[in-house]
Amino acid sequence: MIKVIINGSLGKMGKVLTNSIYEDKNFELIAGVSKYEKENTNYKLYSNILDIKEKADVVIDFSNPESLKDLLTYCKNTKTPLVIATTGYNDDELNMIKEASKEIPIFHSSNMSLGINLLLKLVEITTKALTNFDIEIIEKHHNKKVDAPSGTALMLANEIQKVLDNTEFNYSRCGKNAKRKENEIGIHALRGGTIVGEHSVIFAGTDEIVELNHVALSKKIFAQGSLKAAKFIVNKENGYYNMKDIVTL
Ligand SMILES: NC(=O)C1=CN([C@@H]2O[C@H](COP(=O)(O)OP(=O)(O)OC[C@H]3O[C@@H](n4cnc5c(N)ncnc54)[C@H](OP(=O)(O)O)[C@@H]3O)[C@@H](O)[C@H]2O)C=CC1
Ligand SMILES: O=C(O)C1=N[C@H](C(=O)O)C[C@H](O)C1
Repeated sequence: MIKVIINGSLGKMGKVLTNSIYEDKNFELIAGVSKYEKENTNYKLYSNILDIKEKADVVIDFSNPESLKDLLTYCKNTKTPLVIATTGYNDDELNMIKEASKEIPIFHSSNMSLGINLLLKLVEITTKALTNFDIEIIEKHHNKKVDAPSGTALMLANEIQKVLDNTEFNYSRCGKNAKRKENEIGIHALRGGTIVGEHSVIFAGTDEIVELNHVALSKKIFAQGSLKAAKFIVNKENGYYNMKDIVTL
């Protein structure tokens, strides 16, 4: 039985993950962390991860970049492997995660679904094949999402940039002189209703278009992906791991 702490347990993803854990006999939820919200829960609820006394086998994080410092401190002090699913980190925070992975095993992915990780591979292949095509990314999410663009859109853009290294990201095309530059990757965020998560990468050439899409139909896929990541990371050496380490393509 793998003992889990959820950081962000009363958030939208935290609640879906809680149910996935209750449905899976390989996992036990021993504590959760919620900074502001309070509810009666079947597990011990804390408002700060640093107050937790129980020892877990893994911490799964679906929260907010603001909680990163305490999260890393707790996992390093207690030598607990960590799965990070939160998005919206800046470069300094991403470096903090990489530094911490020298002391504990960390699995980090902005998208825990199988499909997006196949899409990353398809995007790499398509970018190599369709030279001189204009590439634009469109992501769509629910109206409660805090960060934009999505972590997944940035992962896709970074994958393209690994192939086309002289490109730059354009997040805000708008105005009288907003003509597309040749080396741009446009990244566009749409927000509305309860859209779970949709990502399209559009390769537009002269007289032809190739479009690669992924649509998440339920948050459950992210929760189940994070549990797969948790199973993978519990007995690993210190280091920085991602979906490429568990998905065979
Ligand atoms: N990698 C992936 O596959 C996926 C990643 N995500 C990412 O997961 C994160 C959470 O998403 P979602 O559940 O929809 O968001 P919610 O806003 O519903 O939940 C956020 C959670 O984080 C907690 N939180 C917010 N601020 C702080 C803080 N300063 N310190 C500690 N805890 C804090 C909230 O606590 P409280 O309840 O007290 O407000 C809440 O529990 C987002 O970054 C999202 O992009 C989402 C889906 C899939
Ligand atoms: O906030 C969300 O909901 C999601 N966030 C992730 C992201 O920013 O890419 C993954 C997924 O699309 C849902």
